[in-house]
Amino acid sequence: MLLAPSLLAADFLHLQKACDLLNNSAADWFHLDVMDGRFVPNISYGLPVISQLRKASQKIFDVHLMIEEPEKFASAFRDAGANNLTVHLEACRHLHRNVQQIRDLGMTAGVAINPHTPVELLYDILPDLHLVLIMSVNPGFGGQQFIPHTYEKIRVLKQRINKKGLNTLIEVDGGVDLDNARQLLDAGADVLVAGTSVFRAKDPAAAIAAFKQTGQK
Ligand SMILES: O=C(CO)[C@H](O)[C@H](O)COP(=O)(O)O
Ligand SMILES: [Fe+2]
Repeated sequence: MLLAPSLLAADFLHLQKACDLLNNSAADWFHLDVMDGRFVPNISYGLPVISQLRKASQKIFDVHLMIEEPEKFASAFRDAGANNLTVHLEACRHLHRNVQQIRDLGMTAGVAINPHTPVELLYDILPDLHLVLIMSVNPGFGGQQFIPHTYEKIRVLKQRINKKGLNTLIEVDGGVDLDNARQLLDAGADVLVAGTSVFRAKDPAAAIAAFKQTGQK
């Protein structure tokens, strides 16, 4: 199991501290949420912040673009330090072209789907993807409640990935915590994104350790 803490829930006044926490922990990836106020009704942070974070960590930067027309910014996010770039199916008119662009730029590609989007829409593009990000809340905000239908989506997608002999990862994002982590992994999730349940925990380092331990059971 891979753990990708989301910096959306970190203290933005002390991002160096958040980087130190993740660097000195068993967290696998930095999950970085970029919002444009158009695709989602919120604006988070963008290129200059990610460039600065890049100087503070060697870990994989998993950038979740919640933006319209992501093709306009793919190379800029690569230059800022993204290793994996995930775009939303609902924000792409030519998804295959956008995924090819990301891979041609030397990054791995992910596609995210909103809670209402069926996983079947991804079947034809799975071989090109490093990961599928299944949103388990409506994108735009941290700290929302997990949507239980996600389990079924993970199970169906996992079956398809296995049937085709692919190694595409399934990442789950939104409302993930220590109470649902085990069930998500049992359903077939490979990567758990955790914002609130890591950075707003009483002891974030202990929360990361507990997630990783849950992944070993
Ligand atoms: O993509 C996101 C929101 O759109 C975030 O990654 C997600 O919400 C993580 O935060 P939390 O764990 O607090 O739900
Ligand atoms: Fe995210």
